[in-house]
Amino acid sequence: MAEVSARELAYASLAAFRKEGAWSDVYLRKTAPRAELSPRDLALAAQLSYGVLQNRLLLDFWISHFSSVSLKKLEPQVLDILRLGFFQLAMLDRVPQSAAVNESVKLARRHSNPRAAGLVNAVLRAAAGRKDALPLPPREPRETYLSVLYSHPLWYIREMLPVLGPEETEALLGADNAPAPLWIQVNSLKASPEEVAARLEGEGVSAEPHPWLPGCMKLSGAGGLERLSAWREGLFQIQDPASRLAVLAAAPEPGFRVIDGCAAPGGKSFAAAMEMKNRGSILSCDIYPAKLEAIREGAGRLGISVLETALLDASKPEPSLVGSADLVLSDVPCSGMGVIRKKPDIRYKDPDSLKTLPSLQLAILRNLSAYVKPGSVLLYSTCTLRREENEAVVRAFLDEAPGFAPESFRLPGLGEVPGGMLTLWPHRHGTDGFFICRMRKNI
Ligand SMILES: C[S@@+](CC[C@H](N)C(=O)[O-])C[C@H]1O[C@@H](n2cnc3c(N)ncnc32)[C@H](O)[C@@H]1O
Repeated sequence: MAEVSARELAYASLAAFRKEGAWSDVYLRKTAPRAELSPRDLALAAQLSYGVLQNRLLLDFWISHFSSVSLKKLEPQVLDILRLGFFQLAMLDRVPQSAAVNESVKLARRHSNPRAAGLVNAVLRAAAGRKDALPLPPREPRETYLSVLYSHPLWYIREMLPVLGPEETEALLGADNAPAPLWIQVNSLKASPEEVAARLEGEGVSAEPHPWLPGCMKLSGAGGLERLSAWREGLFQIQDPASRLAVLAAAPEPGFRVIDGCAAPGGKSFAAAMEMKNRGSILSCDIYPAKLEAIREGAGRLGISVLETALLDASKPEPSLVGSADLVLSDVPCSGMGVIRKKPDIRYKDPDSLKTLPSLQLAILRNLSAYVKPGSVLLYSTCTLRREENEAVVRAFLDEAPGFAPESFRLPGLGEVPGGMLTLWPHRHGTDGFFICRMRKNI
């Protein structure tokens, strides 16, 4: 795919998402090196494809307002091209309106036919120049209004409204659509935050300390990490504050035997190794061999020597591990609805496909709980805000496992968390959406 344009690459990533459900970030990362685009064009391609996914329902609302052909009757590729065009017209300042229209027409000629190109031209021209006067969805019913304005599925809004109320739900949806900062955690085994900040500044990257989480910094201007010597030398790992807080809630100590049941790509295992000062042992498990390889690579880069990997299904018993760990991490597979700001396409998952998650999560938690030594700690965590994957799973587990009880913990910036359960919210805490429950096994 030599010398394609930014728009062509953005279109290809949307088409891949439409046809194969390919995640936009994965597709762009895989395809970008072959596309031979300048960094500036690559950034535009990412902005276009992320922007369209992030705003798809609102873009569709505008398209149906201006198009004489209904959304359902538009060819899927023409619909994607119109979405790209509207995103540029309505939401990007740096693209001239004429370029947004003309480039979309060219895309339509290449991927459809002259009639479709005519339609794209007519629809986008009708909207061009009206950036600040585009229609908004009707304010009632509120759930539909929020769904269209913030491009989140109705089923999710219906789940969140009773939990958060209308104002906070709107704040959450807004936070989901805001750019996600790039947070790193300094590898305390190798360097101090000051040393890492100085190394990064020397390579043209600004590193701003997190307001309340020690060792955490926000990077700007990082570009590809591989080019940074501080990255190659393992002086830091990419990690959202929420993931670090989950590990701090688990409170691993030097000398602990830790089992991380769902460990890939390894972020929490690595953070645990840092808290343990690289003393003790960590068994990092996953069901995908390739993911275990990535964990070993990461541990090597970070200079972690206490970590071993094991190919294990966390929902199936492994007798040799029973009663063996001072700490078990159960960071289960989940819907990922807490990380929408990083992966905008997550919101379009088929809700039916999420129905089996709570039973899998419970099976994993139940099985991993057997590996906890009497008197030791079990941590359950997810990167979702859905109660049925969070509190409901933990309650079901505690109902059947009276030997475990939730336990309060303390966190930097947040203080005491009574009751042992914490939900982190993008709009309240500025973190990924996350759920943490710390439990202790009776002696
Ligand atoms: C939320 S991710 C874990 C993130 C990781 N703890 C971290 O901090 O980097 C969930 C992981 O569980 C793995 N997984 C899914 N089903 C599993 C199972 N039955 N047993 C073990 N691992 C599983 C997935 O491959 C995925 O890597």
